[in-house]
Amino acid sequence: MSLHGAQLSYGPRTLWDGLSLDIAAGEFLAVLGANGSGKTSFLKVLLGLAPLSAGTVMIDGAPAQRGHRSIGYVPQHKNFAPDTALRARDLVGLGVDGHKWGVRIRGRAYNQRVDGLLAQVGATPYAKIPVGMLSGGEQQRLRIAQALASNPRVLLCDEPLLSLDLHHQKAVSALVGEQAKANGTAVVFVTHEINPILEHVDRVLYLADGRFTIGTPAQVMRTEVLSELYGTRVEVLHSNGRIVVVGAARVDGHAAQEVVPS
Ligand SMILES: Nc1ncnc2c1ncn2[C@@H]1O[C@H](COP(=O)(O)OP(=O)(O)OP(=O)(O)O)[C@@H](O)[C@H]1O
Repeated sequence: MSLHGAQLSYGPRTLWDGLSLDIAAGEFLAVLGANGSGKTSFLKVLLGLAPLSAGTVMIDGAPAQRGHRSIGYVPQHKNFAPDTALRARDLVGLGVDGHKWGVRIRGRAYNQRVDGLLAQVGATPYAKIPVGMLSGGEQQRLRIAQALASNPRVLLCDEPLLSLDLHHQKAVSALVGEQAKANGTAVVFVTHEINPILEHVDRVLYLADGRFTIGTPAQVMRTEVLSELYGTRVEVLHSNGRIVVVGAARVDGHAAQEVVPS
C-alpha cells in the first residue's frame, strides 16, 4: 500500500499535503491526531471513498477503489438497531470469503472458520444472539472478527478500541498485531490512544493542523517533535511504559488522557 505526494483538501481546507508513505506487508501503522485532523479521511482515501486532491494511492498494486477485495475494514463504531435480524455468528460469516464457500453454503470449513473467529474475539458465548441485543463492546468485537474473516492483505481500523474495556482492548490489539506479523497483513489503525497498541506499532502517522509527521513511536512521540508539529508547547511524558501527551485540549482530543498517571 502506498501514497505518493498525496493531498486531501475539502474546499479551502487542506487536511494533509505532500504525504508519501509505503506501508509494507506485515507493518502496523498507527494514525494519531486530534479530532478533525483527518484520520478517518485518511482511511476513506485508502478505501477509495474520498478522491485525493493531488497525488496517488495504490492498494496491493492497484489504485484505491471501492470494494477492494484485499481490504478488511472495521468502521467507526455505530450500534446496530435493536431489532437487527442477524445473529452474531451470521455477521461474522458475512466476512468469510463468499467466493470460496458461498454465504448460503454452511459447510464444515465455513463453520470452523466462523467458530475460530468468534473464539479469537471472545464472542463464542453470544454467537447465537441477535446482534442488536448485544452491548457496544460485544458488537465491536464481532466487527473485528468479520474484518479478519477473509484474511485481508490490508486491514483498516477506525478507532476499534473505543467501546471496549481494558481487557478486550488488549485482546483485540494483540489479535490485530498477530494478524500483521503472522499473516503479513498491512494494518492501518486509527486511534486517539496509542498505549493499548504501543507494543504492536511499527510506525506512527501523526496528523495535526494540516501537517503530519511519520516515524517509529520513539521518533514521533517526543516533546520536541510534537511541539514542532503543533506549533505550540506540548509535553510528551513517559510513565510506567505509557505515553501521555500533555498540552492544549485540542492536542489529542481526549482531555482525560492529558492527566499524568501517578
Ligand atoms: N466530505 C467532506 N466534505 C467536507 N469536509 C469534510 C468531509 N469529510 C470530512 N470533512 C472534514 O474534514 C475534517 C477531518 O475529518 P475526519 O473525520 O477525517 O477527522 P478525524 O481526524 O477522523 O476526527 P475524529 O477524531 O473526530 O474522528 C473535519 O473537519 C471534517 O468536518
